[in-house]
Amino acid sequence: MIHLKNVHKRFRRPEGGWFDAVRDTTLHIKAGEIFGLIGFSGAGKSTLLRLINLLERPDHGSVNVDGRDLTGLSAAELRRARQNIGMVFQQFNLMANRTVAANIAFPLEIAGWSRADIDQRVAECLDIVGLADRAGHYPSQLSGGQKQRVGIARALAPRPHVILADEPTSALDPKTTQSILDCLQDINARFGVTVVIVTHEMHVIRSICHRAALLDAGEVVELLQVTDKQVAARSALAKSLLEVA
Ligand SMILES: Nc1ncnc2c1ncn2[C@@H]1O[C@H](COP(=O)(O)OP(=O)(O)OP(=O)(O)O)[C@@H](O)[C@H]1O
Repeated sequence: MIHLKNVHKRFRRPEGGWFDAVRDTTLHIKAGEIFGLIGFSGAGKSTLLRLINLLERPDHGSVNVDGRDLTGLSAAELRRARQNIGMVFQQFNLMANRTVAANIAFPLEIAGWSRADIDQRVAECLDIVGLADRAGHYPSQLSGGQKQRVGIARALAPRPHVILADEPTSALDPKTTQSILDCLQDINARFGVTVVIVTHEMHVIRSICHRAALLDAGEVVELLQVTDKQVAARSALAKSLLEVA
């Protein structure tokens, strides 16, 4: 479903020179997987995630999602391709002046859906994330967990094949974290959506991921398999992350 081939991303340092955030990385994520990107702060997890929908454009390498090489698309083609790739953010990124329903409707309005289709799809998505009774509320009237459910519903609304989640539970308490992970797992199981999730917590990997890539200094240093909520780890780095989990 997602094929990153030799992708490389460097940023200019404020003090001058360059910093390689992702180094010549190759990664294949299968359709229907929940795939984790784990590592310590600064390892390059968010940059790698943002390379998948070209929020960051690689300096070199190719990004293929659902059979399309995104790096070769025009701006208009890329906008359309991104409707197939929903994104969920750590800080929710909801629009404060829009109701819950209007936040979820937003990507559908951009994509030119009819009002009737939008209303129907928003109702479906509210139902999927368990917020049918909050349609008319504003983000400020919601708990953190509810805000993230709105973020997930908004990502799901255009019926994407892929959802990218950047530390979706880092701003939440442990109980709410589990309910959001359950929500993502439910969406993966019911609709077959491929989920890529960035985290620095091994319990997130153990809880919902099928596989994960361990990143260090911009490189994938180990591919982790998860079976029966156990993570098989070889490297000392992975073991140290398991210890703090
Ligand atoms: N737009 C940018 N400009 C300059 N440097 C950047 C930019 N984005 C990321 N970086 C740097 O690239 C490195 C990797 O950042 P990234 O956010 O991908 O890491 P991460 O593993 O997700 O870390 P964290 O868990 O702290 O979010 C960091 O050193 C970061 O400061």
